[in-house]
Amino acid sequence: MSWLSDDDDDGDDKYADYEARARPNPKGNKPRTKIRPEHGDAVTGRVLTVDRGRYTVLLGDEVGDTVEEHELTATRARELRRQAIVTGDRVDVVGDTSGDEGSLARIVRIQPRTTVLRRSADDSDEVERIIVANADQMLIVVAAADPEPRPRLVDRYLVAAYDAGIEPILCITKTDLTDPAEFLANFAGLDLTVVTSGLDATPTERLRELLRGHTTVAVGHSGVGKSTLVNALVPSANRAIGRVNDVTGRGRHTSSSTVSYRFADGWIIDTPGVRSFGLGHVKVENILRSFTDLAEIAEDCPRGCTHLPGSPDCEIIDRVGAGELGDIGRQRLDSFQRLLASLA
Ligand SMILES: Nc1nc2c(ncn2[C@@H]2O[C@H](COP(=O)(O)OP(=O)(O)OP(=O)(O)O)[C@@H](O)[C@H]2O)c(=O)[nH]1
Ligand SMILES: [Zn+2]
Repeated sequence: MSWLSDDDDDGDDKYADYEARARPNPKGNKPRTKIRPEHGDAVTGRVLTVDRGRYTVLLGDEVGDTVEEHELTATRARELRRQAIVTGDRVDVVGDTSGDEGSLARIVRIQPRTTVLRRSADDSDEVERIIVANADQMLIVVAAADPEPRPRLVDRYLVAAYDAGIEPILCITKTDLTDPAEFLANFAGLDLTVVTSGLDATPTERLRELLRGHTTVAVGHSGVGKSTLVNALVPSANRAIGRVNDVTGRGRHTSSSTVSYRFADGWIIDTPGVRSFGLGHVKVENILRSFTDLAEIAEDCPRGCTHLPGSPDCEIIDRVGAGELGDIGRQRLDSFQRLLASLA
């Protein structure tokens, strides 16, 4: 049967995360999963990309410059059958780790993750998928025009980032087409780093500074110029630049796999298949945590306060409204409430 096989990854389900559903063992008998002893010979690497049950793993990175790094292809051990292994994961591999043509290693462990970027399948769906592990920054790419930027969409990316504890950076492309000032006014209340980019000026140096040493996941809707940007930063990435097909009306055929590229002593993770996030899993507390000034005041809110407009006795609304944090405070409250509204 297929579930006995090590490499029968299953299309859509490959991002499903079952870890959270592990149940306690009420009978106290032996756990069902047999943990193989140690795998003392395992080596650790980074998952660069995942494709139908095959993982491309880079060995030797971050080990020191005396170790030569190389890529290998791996499958996952049966005991990890029910866990998602995603781009950005640090994993322990055994078996043929030579990376030679035709060789296949085996992933036996996933190292603890620092962050997890998730999405619900959609807002009403409880099924969560992990998109990327261990990213500490999110580059939100949005065009100043063509396609017209939508603040609500950026709000959703921001919510996903804040929820995951990932620092967002906003990159506005196509500034040669129009001035993004009006659009940017939507985010004035956020402490958000903004970078602009146009055909005449790619902000390579600025991004090199911002991304140095970080693992940055790049997100954005189709056509915003994300591939153009990634190619400018990482010429070897060679991402296909899209053009809508006049006959079919659909975009070109793209790979949907999430891929890592080296940039500035760090990593850019491109997520071509990810256009939006279901936010069904997001917790208000996680969003609030990113607004430290508001979070402090919210400690005095009534239990269960939603902080949304009209919430009775909401301390944030009352005190920020009364000017406790000045004008910027009011802007921040607006932004915060707008982000919360995108969860509703
Ligand atoms: N005017 C202008 N056009 C741009 C800019 N950046 C990209 N484009 C164009 O916008 C179109 C879409 O660019 P892509 O880089 O494919 O966009 P993408 O976000 O990767 O879209 P997908 O590949 O569908 O995910 C292409 O025709 C690019 O040439 C820019 O800064 N200014
Ligand atoms: Zn409140």
